[in-house]
Amino acid sequence: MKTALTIAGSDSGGGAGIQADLKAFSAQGVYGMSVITAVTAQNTQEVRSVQDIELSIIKDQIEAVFDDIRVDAVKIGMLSSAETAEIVANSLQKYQPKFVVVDPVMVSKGGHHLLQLEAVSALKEKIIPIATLITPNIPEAEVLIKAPIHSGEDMMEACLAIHALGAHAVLLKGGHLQGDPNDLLFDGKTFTWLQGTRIQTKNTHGTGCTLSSAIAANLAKGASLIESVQEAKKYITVAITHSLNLGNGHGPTNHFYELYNKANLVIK
Ligand SMILES: Nc1ncnc2c1ncn2[C@@H]1O[C@H](COP(=O)(O)OP(=O)(O)OP(=O)(O)O)[C@@H](O)[C@H]1O
Ligand SMILES: Cc1ncc(CO)c(N)n1
Repeated sequence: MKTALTIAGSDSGGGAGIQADLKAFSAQGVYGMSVITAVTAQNTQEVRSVQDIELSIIKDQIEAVFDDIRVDAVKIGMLSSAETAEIVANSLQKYQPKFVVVDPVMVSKGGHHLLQLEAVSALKEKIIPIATLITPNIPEAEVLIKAPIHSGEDMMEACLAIHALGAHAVLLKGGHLQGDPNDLLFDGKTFTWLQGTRIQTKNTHGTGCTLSSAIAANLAKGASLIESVQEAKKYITVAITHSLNLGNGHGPTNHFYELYNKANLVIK
């Protein structure tokens, strides 16, 4: 069986972070493992508090997994601090995983900082250069390039600028712009648009985590980058279509695998 490792924060509400990642891995038929960087007390409405995990324990988790188990792909989510970003980058250096999908998580839907502002430079200097693919949403990309993004043309410029920071490929998610949520993939040579259709729902907690984990799972299974991104876009679209009206805020996406397998959706 193929395997994937998520290095991310825990969401007690189960909709985002480590919990979403492991659900997406399973639904894609990949064995999931986790390195927890921070514990958030979180539900569909808010992040109440965050406890960063001690750096030595983060390093130990990474080493415990890699020293014993084959890792076919890594997904990186919430890093919280500059020190955590550094220890993750330094620890991965030793193992050189073939695929590293980075979701540069910065702020929760409710506005809570999941990456400290002073950690952005560590993300740029240490994590982005080891990314096979980075999957920013529009506000995250704006922070990375320090420029506003309003249009498809701006998205193309942003992909070029983020690629220049050292990521091998960039998937810029268009969900935060008006209109249909079209995402743009740049692999260093070619731009590919992934067309979406906006689903009218408030239940979009964990969409970014789900998408990046589904990409990592497909890379682990041996699919090409473009195939992995297309398959993951299909997965997140089905997961949002059938999202769950749980809690009083933004409910979670739905990973129930039968829905996904039955959906006859083609992403162009
Ligand atoms: N309402 C929607 N309908 C359909 N697709 C959507 C919708 N909202 C987001 N998407 C898609 O979901 C994926 C995740 O994008 P999004 O921009 O929501 O990530 P994010 O902001 O990082 O999520 P998170 O809440 O986990 O931080 C993208 O492929 C995006 O196009
Ligand atoms: C732990 C965690 N990671 C990522 C996100 C972004 O959705 C979140 N809300 N919580």
